[in-house]
Amino acid sequence: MSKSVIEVKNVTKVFATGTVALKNVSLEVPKGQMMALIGLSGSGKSTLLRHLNGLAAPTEGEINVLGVPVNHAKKKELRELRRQVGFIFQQFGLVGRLTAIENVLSGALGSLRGPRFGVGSYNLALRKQALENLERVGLADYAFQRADTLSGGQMQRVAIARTLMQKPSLMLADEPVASLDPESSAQVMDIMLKIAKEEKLTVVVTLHQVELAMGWADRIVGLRDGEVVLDDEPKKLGTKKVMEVYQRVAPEGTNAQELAKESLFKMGKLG
Ligand SMILES: Nc1ncnc2c1ncn2[C@@H]1O[C@H](COP(=O)(O)OP(=O)(O)OP(=O)(O)O)[C@@H](O)[C@H]1O
Repeated sequence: MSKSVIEVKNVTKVFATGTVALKNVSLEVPKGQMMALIGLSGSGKSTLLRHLNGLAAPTEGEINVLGVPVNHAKKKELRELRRQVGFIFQQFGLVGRLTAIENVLSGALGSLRGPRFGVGSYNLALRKQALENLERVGLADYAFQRADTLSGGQMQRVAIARTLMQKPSLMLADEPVASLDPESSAQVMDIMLKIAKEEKLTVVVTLHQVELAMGWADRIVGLRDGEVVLDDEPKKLGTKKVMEVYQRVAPEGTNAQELAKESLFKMGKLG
């Protein structure tokens, strides 16, 4: 197996509607890296994330995740891959009427047979593990509180603890802090980074906030109209360069700008 946890090679995605969501995207993510994916709304971040666990298939190109050729994998291989991939959503995905610990325990369901009802239906080792995972996200004291009474930040931390029950090798987080206030966002990012480093867990996180990407990620990849226009360590890029990804007009020297010029030229609008 190669050293990279994720290998994306020349991936293009054209939806049935004709929208080109990804254009010739190539990137490799080594084990243990915390990579932030940034870009304007509609730039293709979620689409790329969905390709990584086989929820979407590329029109062209190859995707290899944890040694599995995702776009050629059989259903069984994909199921096994998804057991190793934790997914964190913007809206947490908790069951509100269940307690925090019941939600965390449900993360182990992929490895168990049959449904479970209540904490007592999980074995002691799993219950211990669930409590430990709640401790890791700083919420052991909230184990028996209903999830719908927790704050947004606490809910996301419970969702992270639930994902840890899978013992994932890769964590994909789609705008995990988009609905949180700055303090809770920082807390969630801190926890993700701490766990990623402790477990040598590879994390790909889509973010809208440049300052979070700058402060927490090992590497920032910027997408613009489905193309990679930025890919480096935050300190090598600097905030100004990263901010350019959010400008409506493509920055100088990028492919996107060349393409825009080309199409204006073809339309006869540039001499
Ligand atoms: N199932 C689909 N069918 C058709 N077009 C789609 C589909 N999913 C996404 N798209 C389009 O692909 C493009 C990229 O969407 P995507 O959701 O990946 O962007 P994003 O960068 O994650 O945006 P946001 O930050 O708003 O979540 C958009 O133009 C979107 O409308």
